[in-house]
Amino acid sequence: MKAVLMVNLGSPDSTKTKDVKKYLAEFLMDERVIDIPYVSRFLLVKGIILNTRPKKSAAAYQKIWWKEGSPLVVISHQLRDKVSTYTKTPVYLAMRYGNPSIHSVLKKMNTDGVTEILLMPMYPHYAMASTETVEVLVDELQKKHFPHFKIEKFKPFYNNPAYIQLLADKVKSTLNSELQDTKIVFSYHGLPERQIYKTDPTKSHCKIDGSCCTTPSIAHKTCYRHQCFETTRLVAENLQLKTENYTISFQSRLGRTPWLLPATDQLIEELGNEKIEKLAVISPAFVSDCLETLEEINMEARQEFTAAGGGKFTYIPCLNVQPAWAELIGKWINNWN
Ligand SMILES: C=CC1=C(C)c2cc3[nH]c(cc4nc(cc5[nH]c(cc1n2)c(C)c5CCC(=O)O)C(CCC(=O)O)=C4C)c(C)c3C=C
Ligand SMILES: [Fe+2]
Ligand SMILES: [Fe+2]
Repeated sequence: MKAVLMVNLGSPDSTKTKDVKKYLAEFLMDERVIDIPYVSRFLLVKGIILNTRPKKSAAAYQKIWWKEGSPLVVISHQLRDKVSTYTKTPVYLAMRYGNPSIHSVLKKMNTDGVTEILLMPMYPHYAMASTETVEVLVDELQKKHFPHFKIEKFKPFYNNPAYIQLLADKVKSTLNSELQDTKIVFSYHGLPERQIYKTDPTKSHCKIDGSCCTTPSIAHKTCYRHQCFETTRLVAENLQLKTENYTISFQSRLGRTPWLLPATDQLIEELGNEKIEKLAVISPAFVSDCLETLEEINMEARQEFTAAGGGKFTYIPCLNVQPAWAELIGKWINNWN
């Protein structure tokens, strides 16, 4: 039997500091998230980050938590249910970190008689810390526990025309008549620069400069920065945005090593200082609203922008459980069958 496995990032089980600590320990000990040698990672994560971050992150989660649970997890379950109304293929959902774990869902799929799986990491853009870590874990689990599974991997959809259209429609329906006089920031989850170099199969193309990401290369198949630029370019083209009316930035930096620039928090403060009258932020790296959008953008960035003297701030929500988005995923699944 064929079935689909949708995978999203995952959240802590609750906003209690101990649950947030457990989740962060699993997340940040992933060698594709903090990609430094094991001993250094262990010392950094267990010795430093987990002493202070869980309390701070728990407070942030408390600000956005819903009565049903984490927005990311709740939305992902609702999306799974909605997608199931557009396809006859059974659709399962797992989280890369936390619950439901990928291993537990693969076990359930096995018990249900599934033999062929379409693996759909719910990330539009390829990164070691997102798509790759899901694929590698699924491969490991398959080899160890489910060698009879046939698994196909759904490719990143950062430039899929129907996905771009949905993002453009979301911008239009949120901004309405203010579209052409609003400055739009496309804010993507950030990455350490070294992860861009690591995923360059040519080992020479990516330079993180002004031109590598717009110069055609096979490296772009796995270049997060290129893929973020492409999503931005395609949405801007679809909406016929003037060059000066949109820009790109990268959020959520952790640690002191160089991350992709410009940083969303600094950029938004600068735009506030410039007294921009209307600013909108969209986060196309996420398909579901989550801590990084609801707290970091819609609360923190909003506050920074207005405190710096900026005018109206609009947050453009993720695609979430929108019927057209569920329908599109359903179409992708039906094309696989
Ligand atoms: C080295 C650290 C991190 C990398 C690299 C990273 C990449 C990355 N993350 C996402 C998606 C999400 N990240 C989220 C939260 C989050 N991310 C990091 C660190 C890195 N992410 C941390 C420490 C946290 C936890 C919260 C915090 O303490 O600030 C989330 C939200 C989860 C939720 O429960 O809502 C998402 C989604 C991607 C797509 C990505 C690589 C491109
Ligand atoms: Fe993250
Ligand atoms: Fe590049």
